[in-house]
Amino acid sequence: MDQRSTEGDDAVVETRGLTKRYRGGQLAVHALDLSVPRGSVFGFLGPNGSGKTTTIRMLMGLIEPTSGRASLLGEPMPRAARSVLPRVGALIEGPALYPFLTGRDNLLRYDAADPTADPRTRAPRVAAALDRVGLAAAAGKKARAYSLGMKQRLGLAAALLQPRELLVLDEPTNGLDPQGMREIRALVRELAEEGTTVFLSSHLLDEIEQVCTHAAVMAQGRLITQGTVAELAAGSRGRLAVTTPDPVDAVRVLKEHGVTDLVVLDERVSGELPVPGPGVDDAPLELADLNAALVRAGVRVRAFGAERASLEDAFVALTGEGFDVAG
Ligand SMILES: Nc1ncnc2c1ncn2[C@@H]1O[C@H](COP(=O)(O)OP(=O)(O)OP(=O)(O)O)[C@@H](O)[C@H]1O
Repeated sequence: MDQRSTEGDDAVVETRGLTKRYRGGQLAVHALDLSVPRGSVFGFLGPNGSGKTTTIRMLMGLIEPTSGRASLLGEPMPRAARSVLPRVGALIEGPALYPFLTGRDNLLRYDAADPTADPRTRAPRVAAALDRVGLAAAAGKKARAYSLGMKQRLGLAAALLQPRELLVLDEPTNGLDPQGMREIRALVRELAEEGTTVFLSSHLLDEIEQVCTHAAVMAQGRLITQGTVAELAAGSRGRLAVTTPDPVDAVRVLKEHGVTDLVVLDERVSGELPVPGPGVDDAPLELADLNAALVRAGVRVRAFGAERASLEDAFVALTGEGFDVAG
């Protein structure tokens, strides 16, 4: 094991107490501690207005935090913007495009604006980026004739002109049809497999479940939780419900097996299933084992079942509100 590597070293995005209060007094982001591990596909999830875009703007050095700090690739932002940003690709709030230029010419312009980009290899670099996002065939069309999805892909192509250690994508599938969404997701997975860390914001839970390894949940400017997607889903494994004429014994046995928040209602006992721990012996509790334990203890079980909560249930429970999916 590499003794030097600590959690902090592996974080490509790190914030501490990051706070933004807009001039009008609106507290958009409050004391945010975010940690995005290298190599992850990190979903930044929250309803509209929860502070995602504001956070991303602060990370990219586009606006100053009111207090707290942020680092990208281990360097402080916005101080190190000049050295860090060339290693970061970003797609924020729709790409800025010249509508009267073709897709290809837009990218040539982007590339020409990058002082580190070698002009001799510009044409093949642009062609490769167009190909990568599936726009090779439409490269000669004017950008104003592009659909929203094509514009979004062109923006991604611009972010991919250079190899990037980190990609920051603000709602990358916004406005795309299901096919377009699938394509962007496939591209994100591909980039992650190549070792790029991807940080993407979304208000779509199933999108996070489908592509992300990690996620953070925001609500009203505050971080509600962050962790691996598996942990977050496991965090609400749903409630177990047992129907038994022996509720007192059932409660005792279930408690011994780590079931919490037990509620007895006549012959129905329900409780929160334990979340598996990180230790070797903390294998996920098998429901069948739990049932067997009840039976072994002489508890007469008439019905036994668990509802596995979806990530959506978990997040609604965490944020205390429904997800507003309106654009
Ligand atoms: N420039 C601004 N001036 C004042 N308030 C702002 C500004 N930009 C955003 N806000 C407010 O800050 C809060 C957070 O907005 P933000 O855009 O960061 O949320 P979001 O999670 O990205 O939402 P969305 O998905 O709708 O973009 C909102 O209440 C919003 O109205």
